[in-house]
Amino acid sequence: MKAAIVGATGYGGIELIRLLHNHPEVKKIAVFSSSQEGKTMAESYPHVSEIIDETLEDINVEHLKHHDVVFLSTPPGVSADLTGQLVPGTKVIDLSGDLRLKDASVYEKWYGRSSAETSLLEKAVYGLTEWRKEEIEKTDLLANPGCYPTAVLLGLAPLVKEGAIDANQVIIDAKSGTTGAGRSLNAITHFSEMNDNFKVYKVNEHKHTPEIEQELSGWMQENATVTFTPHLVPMTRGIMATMYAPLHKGWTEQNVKEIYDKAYSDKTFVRVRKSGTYPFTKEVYGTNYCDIGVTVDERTGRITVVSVIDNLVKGASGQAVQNMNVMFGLPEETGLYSVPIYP
Ligand SMILES: NC(=O)C1=CN([C@@H]2O[C@H](COP(=O)(O)OP(=O)(O)OC[C@H]3O[C@@H](n4cnc5c(N)ncnc54)[C@H](OP(=O)(O)O)[C@@H]3O)[C@@H](O)[C@H]2O)C=CC1
Ligand SMILES: CC(=O)N[C@@H](CCC(=O)OP(=O)(O)O)C(=O)O
Repeated sequence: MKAAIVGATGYGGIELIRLLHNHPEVKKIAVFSSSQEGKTMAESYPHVSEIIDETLEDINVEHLKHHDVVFLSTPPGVSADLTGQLVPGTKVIDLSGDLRLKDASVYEKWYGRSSAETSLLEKAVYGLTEWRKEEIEKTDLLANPGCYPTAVLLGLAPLVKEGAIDANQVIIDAKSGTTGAGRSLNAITHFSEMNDNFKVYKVNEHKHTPEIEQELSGWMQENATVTFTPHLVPMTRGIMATMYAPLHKGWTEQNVKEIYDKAYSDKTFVRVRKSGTYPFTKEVYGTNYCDIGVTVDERTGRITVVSVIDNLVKGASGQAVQNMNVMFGLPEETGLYSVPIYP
């Protein structure tokens, strides 16, 4: 397979290069840039010197079409424009939020910009791989989920789908490492602001709120609204989403455990911890795993779900490669097996 990456100089892009370079079916990786045409990847990222020789090319739709799959790892607004020129004909995986929200007015409200064309929104499959495999197999346009929604939705899916909780009652408290904000420097993430600090941001205003609500609403078959509070913590990679909700009557730690096992025992990349044990971000570092810990407080009747991912892997490029595998009829784990880097 020949793969193209637009936005290769960003963090999502360089992580795609790392994963695709190790993928047994990918024989060529072409890299595209809107600002660094003619430079080598090693000029931006010396750690790939003598491993990745590719030179960055100007973004040219005709050239992109010569690849079996095009990854768009670009800021909002870019893929809405490019995708329409590539599909049908070329398989496209969009890592941005441009095609995730099916209601254009919701996108416009939360992203503050015009949405992609309705025909593209209708065509794009929301690629939460573990729950959308049959649709992903058939599509040539994939909207890769956001990092926070990946951790949150994988953590909540068994409970919402089995009717153990009302998604409207869910409170999501999530923390991310700074690579979630991309490579560009800004005052929020620079060292002096971030080191020795723990920041809350975009309370009730984060663009991942409608994405989470869209998927929960589909599972509940009624509109769901959630409280979602993101935080930035001084670490490079990783997301921990801690979710709280009251359990419906009759649900116990035992039958909750059973629905998680039923949902995920055959899913390679979701690991459910033993009762009373919880995952840490470092335990998935550099891998496509989502690790989940669940506990029920019998005093309050509330459940606590802890879900961790590496934002750049399962939260972005790893899930994108997992989706590529499914779109091309390969085992979804192809090229993605690895042991977390620990400590
Ligand atoms: N970082 C993360 O954890 C996650 C990121 N995402 C999403 O993935 C996408 C990429 O994120 P990330 O890699 O972190 O961001 P970065 O800021 O690190 O990289 C984005 C890249 O996009 C390219 N770019 C900028 N403007 C344009 C343009 N007008 N046309 C084409 N390319 C452009 C830039 O490369 P150049 O100047 O060389 O063209 C840049 O390197 C974003 O939509 C992000 O929201 C999704 C999930 C998680
Ligand atoms: C730590 C941090 O800043 N994270 C980013 C999430 C990045 C992301 O996944 O955004 P997309 O939905 O565009 O893909 C944020 O909160 O905006």
